[in-house]
Amino acid sequence: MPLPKAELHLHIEGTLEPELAFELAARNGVELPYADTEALRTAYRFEDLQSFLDLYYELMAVLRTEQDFADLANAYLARAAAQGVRHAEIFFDPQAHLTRGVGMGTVVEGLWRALEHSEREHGVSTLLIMCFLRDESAESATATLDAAKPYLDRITGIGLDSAEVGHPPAKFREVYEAAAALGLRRVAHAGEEGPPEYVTEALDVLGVERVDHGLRCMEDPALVQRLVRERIPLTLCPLSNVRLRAVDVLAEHPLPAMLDAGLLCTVNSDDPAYFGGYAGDNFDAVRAALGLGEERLRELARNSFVASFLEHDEERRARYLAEVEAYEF
Ligand code: HPA
Ligand SMILES: [Zn+2]
Repeated sequence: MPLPKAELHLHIEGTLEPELAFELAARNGVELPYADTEALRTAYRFEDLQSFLDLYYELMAVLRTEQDFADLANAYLARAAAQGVRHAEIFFDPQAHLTRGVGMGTVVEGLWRALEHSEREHGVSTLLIMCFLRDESAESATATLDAAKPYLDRITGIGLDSAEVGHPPAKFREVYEAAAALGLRRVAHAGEEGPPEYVTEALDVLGVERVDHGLRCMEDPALVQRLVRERIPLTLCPLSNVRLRAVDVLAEHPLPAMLDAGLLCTVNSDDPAYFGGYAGDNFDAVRAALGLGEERLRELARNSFVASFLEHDEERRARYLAEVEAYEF
């Protein structure tokens, strides 16, 4: 049995495996510019975040109907469950679909078809976090929040993703304020490729409760101290960091130093279909490459539930935490 864990940094569109991409392309009459799954896989060699994002957005063309989104989420949930994920807080990127003529209702109701049966079918509790694309305008983010208003009973929080450098968090101050007023939880990608100042800005201007990646906080000792003091969770994605060249090799990942510094780190998969592994694969990889012992792995699993947005169900959180403490390696 794998170590029980929560996954807190997972883009559902990033779980689109080549096989499903071709299946959906055939179903929807969409032509992909790749001969087969093997040819597609050879395109999975990335220079940086942008070179990944180009392919990530290109392949989304196959997602058209509610059933496509349901199939995508079901495939993810089955894989995640097999790797010990007990709870998943799932990002989605509505703007990437709205601009292709696929409506908010198609996306949210489609994902919900899978999520509403997830506990029974996969043993995984879930919630949804709607991300804004930071390389789109602030006005577009606000229009996206408006489009989501009929579906807010299905959406727990908002996030911020896509190309980071040149798009500082403060650009989205207003939409984050509006989302907070609607009772939505707030997270944002910061400090993946962008500087530590973006992490500070995400905290101070956007009021985020959790920082996605946050890797580059390590360049600013005062920021590290603050993140420790305020118990701000960081959702790290080690295999993603290697594939997108935020770190050269996994053995040089700063995760051990971050844990030693007292940061509330979690380990997640980001875009598992593209980066070579799901949540459990990321745990296995850091264990092997960084020599993490059992108590460090247990700490990472414990952190994932502590950092989760399970405040509406503390009983469940306590149950998951008890599973972590009782786990025998
Ligand atoms: O790793 C990521 N970073 C930023 N945006 C993203 N959108 C999907 N994955 C990512
Ligand atoms: Zn991400």
